[in-house]
Amino acid sequence: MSFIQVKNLWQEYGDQVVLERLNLRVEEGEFCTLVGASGCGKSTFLRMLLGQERPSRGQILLDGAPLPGEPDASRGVVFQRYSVFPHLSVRDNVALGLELPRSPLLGRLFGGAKREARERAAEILAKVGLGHALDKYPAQLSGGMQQRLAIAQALIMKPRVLLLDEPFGALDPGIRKDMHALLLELWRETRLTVFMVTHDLSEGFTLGTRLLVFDKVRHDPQSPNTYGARVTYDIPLNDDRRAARAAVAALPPAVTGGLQSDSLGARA
Ligand SMILES: Nc1ncnc2c1ncn2[C@@H]1O[C@H](COP(=O)(O)OP(=O)(O)OP(=O)(O)O)[C@@H](O)[C@H]1O
Repeated sequence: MSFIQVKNLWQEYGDQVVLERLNLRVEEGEFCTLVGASGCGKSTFLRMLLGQERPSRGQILLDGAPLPGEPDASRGVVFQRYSVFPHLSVRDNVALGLELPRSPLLGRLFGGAKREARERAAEILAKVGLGHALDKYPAQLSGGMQQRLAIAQALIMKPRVLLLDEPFGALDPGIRKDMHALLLELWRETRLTVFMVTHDLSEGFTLGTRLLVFDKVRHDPQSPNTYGARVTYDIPLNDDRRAARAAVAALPPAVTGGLQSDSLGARA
């Protein structure tokens, strides 16, 4: 039995079919990178994995059981930006994740429990390289530091699945490289199952163990919304890097046209 199983998944908004007949099996610890043309449903798929949205048809199983209908601690998420609370310090942004579920009314813990949450937050923040910025506020952080904070926020809940929606898309190339190294280090340490949407093909190739390409197999030029996308290429990246590089380089321009792909570099 696979860790995650996607069975005949559809998502429709009104008369627009966004995803159709999506089938996928993912094992625990895989790092899936998701690429595809703009608007083909990658973020929609992540929202369904998160439990933020229900599919129109089909289902997603986690460990053989239907995915909980709402986001919970089993899945963490990092968006491209704006996912931190501006009025809370760096440390409180992360500790809040532990405080809210245990004190849903006040959103605050006291005494020993609070100390423990703050200590745990400081540990995770040190791990993502923000140990020196515990008392700063998000507005005082650079873009890269804000994304480190967002990753720490997701990790403190010890999720089994980490969902990343273009997490480094707004960062400068140098900072992005540092973030790649950090993400790989965290992934290797935790053996999380990762789904990461990216517009950068070389990023997807470098980081992932598996590249999932989303595209439509059916088109009606008169009615472009009639058919949805699904996974059209599923390229293993770990087994044979040379074969993987060739497979990615051979992807049709219709798929890779809008994607950046400076070089299919070596793994960080
Ligand atoms: N809640 C919603 N209601 C109606 N339409 C929606 C909703 N969410 C997404 N869509 C539509 O679904 C399509 C797919 O959107 P989605 O954001 O999933 O694509 P994407 O592949 O992530 O795009 P991008 O690469 O540009 O981020 C778009 O046409 C979008 O307008």
